[in-house]
Amino acid sequence: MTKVVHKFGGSSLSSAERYQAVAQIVLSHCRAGDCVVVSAAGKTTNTLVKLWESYQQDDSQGFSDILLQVENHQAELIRALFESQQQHTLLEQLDLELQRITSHAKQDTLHEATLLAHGELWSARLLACYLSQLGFAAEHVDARNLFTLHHGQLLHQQNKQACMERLKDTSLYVVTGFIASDVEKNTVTLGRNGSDYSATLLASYIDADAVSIWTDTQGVFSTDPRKVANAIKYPKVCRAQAHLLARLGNPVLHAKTLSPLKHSKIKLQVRSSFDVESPPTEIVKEGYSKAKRFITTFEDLDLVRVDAIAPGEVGQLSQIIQHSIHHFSAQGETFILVPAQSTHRVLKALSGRANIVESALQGFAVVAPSANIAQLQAQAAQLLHEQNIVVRFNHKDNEYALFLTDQAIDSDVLAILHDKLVNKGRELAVVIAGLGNVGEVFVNQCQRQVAHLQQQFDVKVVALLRSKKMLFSANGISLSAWQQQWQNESVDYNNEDLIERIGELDYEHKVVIDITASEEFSKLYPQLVKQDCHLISANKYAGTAESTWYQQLREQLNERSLHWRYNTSVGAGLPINFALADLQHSGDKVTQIEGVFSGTLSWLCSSFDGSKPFSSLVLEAKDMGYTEPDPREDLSGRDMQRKLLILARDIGLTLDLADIELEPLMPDDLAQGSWDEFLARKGELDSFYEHLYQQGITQDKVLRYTGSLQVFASGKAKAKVGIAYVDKSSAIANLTPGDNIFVIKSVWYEDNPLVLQGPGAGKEVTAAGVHSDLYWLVQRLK
Ligand SMILES: Nc1ncnc2c1ncn2[C@@H]1O[C@H](COP(=O)(O)OP(=O)(O)O)[C@@H](O)[C@H]1O
Ligand SMILES: N[C@@H](CC(=O)OP(=O)(O)O)C(=O)O
Repeated sequence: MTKVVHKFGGSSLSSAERYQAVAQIVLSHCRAGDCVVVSAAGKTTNTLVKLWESYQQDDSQGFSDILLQVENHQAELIRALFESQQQHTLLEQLDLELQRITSHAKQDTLHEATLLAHGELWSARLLACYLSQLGFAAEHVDARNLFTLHHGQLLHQQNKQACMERLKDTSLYVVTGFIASDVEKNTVTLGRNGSDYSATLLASYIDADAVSIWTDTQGVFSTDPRKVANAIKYPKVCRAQAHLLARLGNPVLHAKTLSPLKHSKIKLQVRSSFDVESPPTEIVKEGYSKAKRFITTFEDLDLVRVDAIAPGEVGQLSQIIQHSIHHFSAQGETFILVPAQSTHRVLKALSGRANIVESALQGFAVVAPSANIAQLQAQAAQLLHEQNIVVRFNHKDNEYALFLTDQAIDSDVLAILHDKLVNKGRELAVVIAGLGNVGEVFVNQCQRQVAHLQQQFDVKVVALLRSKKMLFSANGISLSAWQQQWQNESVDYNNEDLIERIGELDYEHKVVIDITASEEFSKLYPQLVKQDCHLISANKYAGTAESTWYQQLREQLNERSLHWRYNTSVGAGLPINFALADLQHSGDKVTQIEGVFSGTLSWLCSSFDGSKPFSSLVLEAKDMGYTEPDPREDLSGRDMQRKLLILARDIGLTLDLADIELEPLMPDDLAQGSWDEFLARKGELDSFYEHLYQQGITQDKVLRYTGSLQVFASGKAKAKVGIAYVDKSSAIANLTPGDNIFVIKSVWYEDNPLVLQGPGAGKEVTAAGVHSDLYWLVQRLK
């Protein structure tokens, strides 16, 4: 049975709602024997640090104000989460503890680590009691009884034994993060952010299989996603880079988190307690992931030169100030970066062996593959110069370049640095589904087009899919020899395999290009989005799916900042979606769209002159690859109905297929049965069409199959696709067979409509339209 340690940081426990959400995660992800490690709720440790400072400064008013703040926060959580009796007991316990803190403060016997420990003790108690209230057997455990340190070193054997004795398989254990004790039973902490370390330590002691660090972002990003909206989420980060980021003070993992996992097979992942479905970032052993680019920022640091530093001394200093300290050597000297508010304590501990070189520094470090560091350092220096940011100190190591500056690196500057230093090295994995008429042409065009895109972005086609077989090569398929590779290496697959393989792709961006006509494949979109895939569809099913499903998909894409392009689902390569988007973004309002949106029906209606039966034209169109795989999808009008729905949704209307009136271009009962049955009855189609055609001649008009959408001032809409008789002189009557025409009226194009006309079907133009979507996507990602 696999055993997992789950760690929930302060950000996951910041309110009663978050406790409830965490409890739901525990209910669905944990079983007896698993452990949950918790940090102090929200910013509780920061508040307790302030409480400690006011105590040290003898600020009794400040002390009681902050203590009241702590009390209110805890009491609020208790009141929101618990029923009467349990609420009463927990409030009483809290009250006793706060009284004890006050009396220690009065007697001058308050102890820093013991005070800070309350945050984690409260969290563990509340979560365990809340889980029990929900009927899940859970116990809270004080990690001071599990983890003992002697002279700052963990007593591993003793700790392992304590864990094995205390933590059985009978219950779920909610263990306090951050805290431990020394051999005299005094409380010590593992340093700020230390609960991640508690979790991996515990995992190593209880021989767990995996550790999940649940936090408020979806994983590890290229930079802080709260500051840079287009930060890249990495599916995999290697341990060395995660460790380096932590040593540089990045909060997403604590500096020592990885050390207990060094010689173990324990898996580590970082995932979001706010978005449980989002795939995590896996922190993997060397060789299992390529080195990536990151930028991590610094705030308010002092640069201190140390004469000579003994092994382990930086760790001891970190322990004293409860914060990680980055150290490095430059020009034969040793430097440490210390949070400014703690510098006096560090200097005191180093008694005369250290001096401040620069103070009140801000800045950032670029972490990247070693081959790129020198170039990135030069580029970063240039960018800072352009932004008028003065560099007070810089340093280059094998895997990072460090810049210490006067001004803070605000979100705007960070976004610029990120765009120029990180985005450049990006990769896009392309999965192409559907190798039919259009798909094959698209793949063949890919060789030239991907080479063109490569100049801006590292684009690799990693998978080609037919309905049952796939060719999957995570490092890229050779586009000049894909048919050969398909012959030799394609394998059977099912949807589960496919989603799993896509989830494992170690690329910054992924796009699935759906050139199938398969409704079943379109139903995979939500799962593909969960794997952080952008989507490009020529397939119309998802765009015309039932509106709740469609809206959910849109929301899912939005939450993950993913793009969905489907330009070729209407009008093949014609830029109709671009035109509509453009009108709306520039403040116009579309009031009417009319036209012929089916290349097939356009070709059939314009080509028919009575010289041969209508059904033989249908078969000709099918042979030319003009129709949907089953031409009845075109003749039924459903294909055009779908296109009109896509256009309607594009201009912001919430319609469903059923809201669009449909008049088919064939007798209703021919829609049923197999294609062969249809062929046997094709004469019925011929007389149906002949009759309509003659009616047109009688009216001195021509028969066309059209769609129309009208939007009224009230916001309501009327939409219809069906047979129409149009004047012989009209643009619609004079279409080149196969062309589409879109006649758009809007507030600005009221009297003289905007007309878009051109080939609305055909392999080459449709494949080119899909390339246009891919190009658009790459421009957005750049
Ligand atoms: N590269 C990064 N990837 C993800 N998060 C980052 C990164 N750099 C900084 N962060 C910040 O780290 C925060 C998570 O750390 P922290 O607040 O300590 O979480 P927790 O309370 O769960 O331990 C995120 O909210 C985010 O703002
Ligand atoms: N509560 C401690 C320990 C910790 O790890 O917290 P978090 O998991 O919220 O970073 C701190 O704030 O430093």
